[in-house]
Amino acid sequence: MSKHPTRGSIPSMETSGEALKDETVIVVLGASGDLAKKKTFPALFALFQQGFLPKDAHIVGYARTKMDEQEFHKRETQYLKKSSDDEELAKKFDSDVEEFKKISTYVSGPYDEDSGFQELLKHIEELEGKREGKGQNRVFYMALPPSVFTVVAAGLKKNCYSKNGINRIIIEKPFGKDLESCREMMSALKAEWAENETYRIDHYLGKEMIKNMLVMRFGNVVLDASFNRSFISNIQITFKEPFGTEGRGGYFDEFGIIRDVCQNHLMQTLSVLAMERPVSFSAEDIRDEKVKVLRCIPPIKREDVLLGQYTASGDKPGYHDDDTVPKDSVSPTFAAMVLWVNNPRWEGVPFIMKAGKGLSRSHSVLIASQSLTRT
Ligand SMILES: NC(=O)C1=CN([C@@H]2O[C@H](COP(=O)(O)OP(=O)(O)OC[C@H]3O[C@@H](n4cnc5c(N)ncnc54)[C@H](OP(=O)(O)O)[C@@H]3O)[C@@H](O)[C@H]2O)C=CC1
Ligand SMILES: O=C1O[C@H](COP(=O)(O)O)[C@@H](O)[C@H](O)[C@H]1O
Repeated sequence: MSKHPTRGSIPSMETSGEALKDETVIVVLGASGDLAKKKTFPALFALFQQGFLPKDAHIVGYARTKMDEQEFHKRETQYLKKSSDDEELAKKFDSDVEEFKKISTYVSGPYDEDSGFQELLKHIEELEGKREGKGQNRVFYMALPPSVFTVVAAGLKKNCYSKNGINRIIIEKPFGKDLESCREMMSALKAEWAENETYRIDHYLGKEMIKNMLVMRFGNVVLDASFNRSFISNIQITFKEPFGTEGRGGYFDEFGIIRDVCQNHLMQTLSVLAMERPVSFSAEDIRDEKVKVLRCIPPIKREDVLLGQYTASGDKPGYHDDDTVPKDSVSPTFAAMVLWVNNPRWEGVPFIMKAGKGLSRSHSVLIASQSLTRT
């Protein structure tokens, strides 16, 4: 939320949105779920610890699951980690966790009824009323399956939109299931929320590996010169997770591994890897180069795709053993496919993408195999 470039990043890649500094309520919808506990709350905690949250920020979890505050705090803090590179922060970890709990509350309610959002509004207004300042900024973070983004966005706009402050809505990939549903979702969102209020996230773009790739490719003349079909025989982009869905069937089963990670995280990785040098490192210029790469990729052939589903092994459950997964599900949890980028740099070089859950070990790699024989 800071405007200032962080250490080690490329300055012109930073966003230029207005930073929220004054009193803000941050609502995490889907607060009972996997994304919220593994990523959203730890990220908010890191901002809290380092003093980057807006002034007097308050966090409100919202989901259908009924739980008391103690249970919510337990889930909220279970993935928080002590800093390993900042001794000062590490020392304050326990007391900071307690302070973090004090600014976090939970409201339970449905996603498709005004009554739930009215309860949420009542709670937000109580929090805002206790403040000395006048800030009524509200951030709504959707840690929810895309199937409910539209209805929740409309319910929030109707019931919880602040008329006296800045509003933001944040959605996570995948943005729909295909081009048509994506367009429908985006136009439904646009009808309620202005573009400068809407933030779309693919968290792989924030990973060091991806950010470093830009620096490595375009800051290293030798590497850049050899990064093409004359020197590279194939490129492999692999995502492996040693764990399965673990209760995430409510979201995952409807989408499957291709829509969960291939279409977004791995395609983003591929496009950053394959693109030409952008005119500048501004978001728009990078996006334009990525789009050019994507337009050179023909539809993937069915015979170039392998799909699978993990089954039980030893004491590890299979996909169908997860209670949140339908017993007759044929949703893929593993996919491997070959893509081609038909442009002068990459013509004839297979890009092999592999992604799977419930595999032998954790692995996120990129391999560019060298070959000096291609002409
Ligand atoms: N998990 C991760 O590491 C990451 C996930 N994401 C994205 O976050 C979003 C949510 O994923 P995740 O948290 O993993 O999924 P979950 O299955 O954990 O879903 C989150 C919450 O949404 C509610 N929910 C689940 N299924 C449904 C449904 N069919 N209809 C309505 N509500 C439902 C549940 O809350 P309740 O029942 O209490 O209302 C659940 O706790 C997805 O878009 C995913 O792509 C992005 C990056 C990383
Ligand atoms: O978006 C998602 O990403 C996670 C993997 O993220 P990572 O940062 O831990 O690599 C994945 O588990 C999840 O299925 C998917 O929705």
